[in-house]
Formats: sequence, structure tokens, C-alpha cells
Amino acid sequence: MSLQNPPVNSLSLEFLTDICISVEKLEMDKTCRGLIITSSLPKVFSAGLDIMEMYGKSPERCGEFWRAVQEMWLKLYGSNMVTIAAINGSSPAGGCLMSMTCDYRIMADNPRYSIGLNETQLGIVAPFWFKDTMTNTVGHRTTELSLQLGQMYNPAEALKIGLVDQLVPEDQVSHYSHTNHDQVTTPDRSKSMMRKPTIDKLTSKREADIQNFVSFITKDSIQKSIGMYLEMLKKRKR
Ligand SMILES: CCCCCC/C=C\CC(=O)SCCNC(=O)CCNC(=O)[C@H](O)C(C)(C)COP(=O)(O)OP(=O)(O)OC[C@H]1O[C@@H](n2cnc3c(N)ncnc32)[C@H](O)[C@@H]1OP(=O)(O)O
Repeated sequence: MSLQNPPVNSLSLEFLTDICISVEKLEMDKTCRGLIITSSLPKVFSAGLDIMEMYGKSPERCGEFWRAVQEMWLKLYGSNMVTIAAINGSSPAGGCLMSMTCDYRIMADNPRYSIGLNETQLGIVAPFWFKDTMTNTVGHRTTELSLQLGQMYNPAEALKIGLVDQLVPEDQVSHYSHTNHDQVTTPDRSKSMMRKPTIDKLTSKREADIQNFVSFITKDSIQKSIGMYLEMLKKRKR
């Protein structure tokens, strides 16, 4: 599955819906042996959630958007397929979350790329299931530090903390992803054993999590922080 939503593969409601439909189709396809997620765009795997979906939108629309974010995570983290993230560019926040849902992460060894949960930089606290996914990937202490600082990691740092599993030359990300994938034919049952408690936690609190998101994101102070972050993103270009 090659992500293609220019300019930066931000996860809008529409794009999330497309991703969920694609994963669902693959999941039902008996001939499909697994999933490699990568990006069709240069330099960016995914810029994470589409910030415009969280800025100046109605509570109803925010709720619909958040349900789609949850759905993507539930589908990918609970997938019965062998999943590999072929991270061929930067992968902040929701992009990092998407990578962490996979069984294995291969990243392009380019020091200009970064990956991590940077929500703190937007004045936002990462939801519990973002935190749980990261804890399951890199452990409690690293997650605590990482979330408090909104830390982004270059590929070497990401490998060191276990946020990615392998670094490869940029032009060989696809090759190595396929080679690794071919070595595993079906996911072991230990995958669902390891992930079920984390998945059940969100499933049982799904509506409350949506309510929490909507009331948080529509607060004036949070809207102001997001607005300032958007300004900063635009200024950084000039
Ligand atoms: C109750 C709990 C609530 C929790 C809610 C969960 C919260 C957060 C989860 C998220 O995922 S929030 C998104 C966080 N993402 C980021 O901070 C990434 C920001 N983007 C970048 O760092 C860079 O754009 C990049 C991905 C490294 C790519 O850099 P590049 O130089 O190639 O591109 P830019 O020139 O910076 O960007 C091009 C264009 O895209 C716009 N843009 C970038 N990221 C986003 C985004 N996530 N959503 C929407 N739009 C984005 C950027 O502003 C530029 O727009 P224009 O100026 O061209 O209009």
C-alpha cells in the first residue's frame, strides 16, 4: 500500500477512510500474504494527522474524524496480515503511530528524516492508545521521556531506542521490505496475544475517547496552539 496524498500524506478524514477500505479489502483477500506500507511521495512517509481537520471544525466533524483515526489504528494494529512499514521519509506523530502498528519497521538511513510522537509541540497530549502503542514498541521509560519532550528522532536514534528495527540505504527500502516480508508467511498467534489487551482497551473506551478528543480539540486555548503551530509550519518554509 503506497500512500499518495500530496503534498505530505497528511491523514485527512477522506484519506483515512481510503486507507481503511484498502486494508479491509486486503484482509479479506485470501491470496494476500501481507502488507507493506510505504509512501509514493519523496521525503515524507506521512506528516501525521491532517492538522486542518483539527482546526476550526465543528464538534460533529471532529468526532467523525477521530472515529476514522481510531478505525485506522484498530484495523492496522489488529491486522491478521504480516505488516511492514517501509519508512522512506519523515514520519511525525500520526505517521509514527501508523508505522508502530506494523510488525516490523524499516527506515531509510537519511539523517534528514525524523520519526516520533511530537504532539507536545502542538500543545496536545498524546491519547492513551498512542502512548500504549509506543510503550509496547520502545518501553515505558523511553515513551515517558519521548512524550514529555515531543521528541523526534533521526534514523540512527530511532534504531537505538527500538522505534525502528532496521536502517537501509534510501534506494533499498522497498527491496529490504520485500525480502523481510518473504521470510514471514503468516503472523504467529503471538501477535494477537501481545496486542489484544491494548486493542480491547480502546474498543471498550471508544465513545468516551471520541468525546474527550472533541471537547479537548475544540477548546479555545487548544485551537490557539494549533493555529500558532500552523503559522510556524508555514513560516519555516520561507
Ligand atoms: C485529546 C487528545 C488529542 C490528540 C490529538 C492527536 C494529535 C496529533 C497527532 C498528529 O498527527 S498532529 C500532526 C503532527 N504533524 C506534524 O507536526 C508534522 C508537521 N509537518 C512537518 O514537519 C513537515 O511538513 C514534514 C512532514 C517534515 C514535511 O516537510 P516538507 O518540508 O517536505 O513539507 P512542508 O513544506 O513542511 O509542508 C508542505 C505543506 O504541507 C503542510 N503540512 C505539513 N504537515 C501537515 C499536517 N500534518 N497537516 C496538514 N498540513 C500539513 C504544510 O503546512 C505545507 O503547507 P503549505 O504552506 O504548502 O500550504
